[in-house]
Amino acid sequence: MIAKKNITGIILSGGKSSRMGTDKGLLLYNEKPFTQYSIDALAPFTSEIIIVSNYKNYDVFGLKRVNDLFEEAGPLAGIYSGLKHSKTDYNLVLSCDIPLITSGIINQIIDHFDSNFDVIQVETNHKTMPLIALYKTSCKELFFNLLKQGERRLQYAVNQCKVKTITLDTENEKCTLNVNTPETLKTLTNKPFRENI
Ligand SMILES: Nc1nc2c(ncn2[C@@H]2O[C@H](COP(=O)(O)OP(=O)(O)OP(=O)(O)O)[C@@H](O)[C@H]2O)c(=O)[nH]1
Repeated sequence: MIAKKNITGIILSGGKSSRMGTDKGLLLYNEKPFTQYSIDALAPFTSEIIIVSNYKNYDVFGLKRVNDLFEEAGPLAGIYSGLKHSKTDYNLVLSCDIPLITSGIINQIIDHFDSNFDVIQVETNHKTMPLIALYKTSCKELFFNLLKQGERRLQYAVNQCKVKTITLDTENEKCTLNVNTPETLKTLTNKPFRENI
């Protein structure tokens, strides 16, 4: 078991949102910004939540916001920046584009906690999801070295760590839906996608 006081929440809200064409993390689903769903899922398990984004608009959530320490270097750099600011040994990392995420999924990660692993991630349909995962803060040394060498692939970085993968059942699979495009958003809302805060 791992206590809330030992876990920081890290939400990645940077990047280009090029496929969506508008900042994904601030899109509304059922009147609530996407990023807020990640915040709500993490809150019961974390002592602090950090949003990693260069965009000041994310100050609206009233949480600690930190800038990317490597510019335009993708989610690996986002995680590294969050880990650099973390004051705890463990971190639950979520992306900002999974508005169906629930605390139940986070609870499964916590239930499978094992300090022998650097990363505990979920998997659905044989697809691993390193953006719904628990990371040891100590991963930051490896991630920094990889980023300095120009490495950008998160999956590659995670594969260098001791990783445990939890397979979600079909019921929970739906909750990991990644909303990257206007088409996927439409399947959720049946509304035009340019409706952000
Ligand atoms: N802080 C930070 N987060 C990022 C960065 N790139 C992507 N993310 C986040 O990582 C998650 C997955 O991002 P992707 O969908 O792979 O990339 P994206 O840039 O958001 O979108 P596309 O341009 O459509 O690929 C989302 O939560 C993004 O907000 C980055 O450079 N910095």
